Amino acid sequence: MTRSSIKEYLNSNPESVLVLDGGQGTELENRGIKVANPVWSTIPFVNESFWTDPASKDREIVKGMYQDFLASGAQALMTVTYQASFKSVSENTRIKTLEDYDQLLSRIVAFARECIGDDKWLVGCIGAWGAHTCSEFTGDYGAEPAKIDYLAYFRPQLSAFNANKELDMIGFETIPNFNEIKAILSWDTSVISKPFFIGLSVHDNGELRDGTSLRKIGEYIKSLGPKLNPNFTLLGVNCVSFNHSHDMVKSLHEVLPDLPLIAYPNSGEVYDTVKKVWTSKGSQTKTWDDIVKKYLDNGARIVGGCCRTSPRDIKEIRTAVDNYGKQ
Ligand SMILES: C[S+](C)CC[C@H](N)C(=O)O
Ligand SMILES: N[C@@H](CCS)C(=O)O
Ligand SMILES: [Zn+2]
Repeated sequence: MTRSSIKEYLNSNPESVLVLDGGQGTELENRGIKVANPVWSTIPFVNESFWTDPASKDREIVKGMYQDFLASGAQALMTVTYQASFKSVSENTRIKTLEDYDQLLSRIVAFARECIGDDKWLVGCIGAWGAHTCSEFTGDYGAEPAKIDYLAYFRPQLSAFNANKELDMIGFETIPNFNEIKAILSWDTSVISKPFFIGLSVHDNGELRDGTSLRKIGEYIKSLGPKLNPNFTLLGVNCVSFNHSHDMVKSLHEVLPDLPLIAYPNSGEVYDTVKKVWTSKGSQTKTWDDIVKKYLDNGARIVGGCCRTSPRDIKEIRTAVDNYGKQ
């Protein structure tokens, strides 16, 4: 293994910025995999033929996606497990037991590692609790969001990822609700034993989807002081609107100037949760060059793309990071 710990790398190279991959589910969709289903982009792996058929088309598609993100300059790549919680998988696929679920996740991680090689960082992707109810873009977690048992929901996926040596980091993605953030940040190293980040799902107006201000979230994190899990490595935004994302990063940097940030917006299109398709809305008013510069001016240490961003976007991000980052 040639890579170092991603947390140590970020700490000991304070000027350097890493490039993440792009929107995996939508990229697989572009390449012919139908992801509009309850486990979203994890669907190809659920089919046993993915693992047993040497001529599996889906295998070639997933491999091709990783190869193209790598060729674009990504240094950190994610597992295709956004909607692969035990609840989503066991309620919607033939995989019903924890034993079979663990096997599924370890196969997915091993496959991703094989695709990206030993020198790149691999992030275990965990979508929001709201991913399984499709409320990650509204933050609407029902009448009593504080009473949801987030740990019970996340624990099977977290335990599998904690134990997997191929994973360098865990990424909680598209988190839209303040109660969920507080729950994740209350877990100590026995629950999250690897470096992790939290990607927030933020409305175009700059508030978390549930209406909480980013300042309030920042102040909350500061108030935790030494109680904060030392594995908490980055905070940021993901799957937020391209045009507004730099303002969100700026708000987080203002309240948490010393915390490394992560930013990977979507293309700016909007997700229709009923039809499960992306609808084009408005156009990008800025270029990746513009917004990456703004991210870097505001504490971003990992930059990439989320839904509907492609290897071409990652190439533009790579160029901008090379232009503005101090390697
Ligand atoms: C667009 S993906 C990030 C999310 C998909 C959504 N949770 C769904 O189940 O349709
Ligand atoms: N990381 C996921 C989407 C999160 S919104 C993916 O790339 O499909
Ligand atoms: Zn996304």
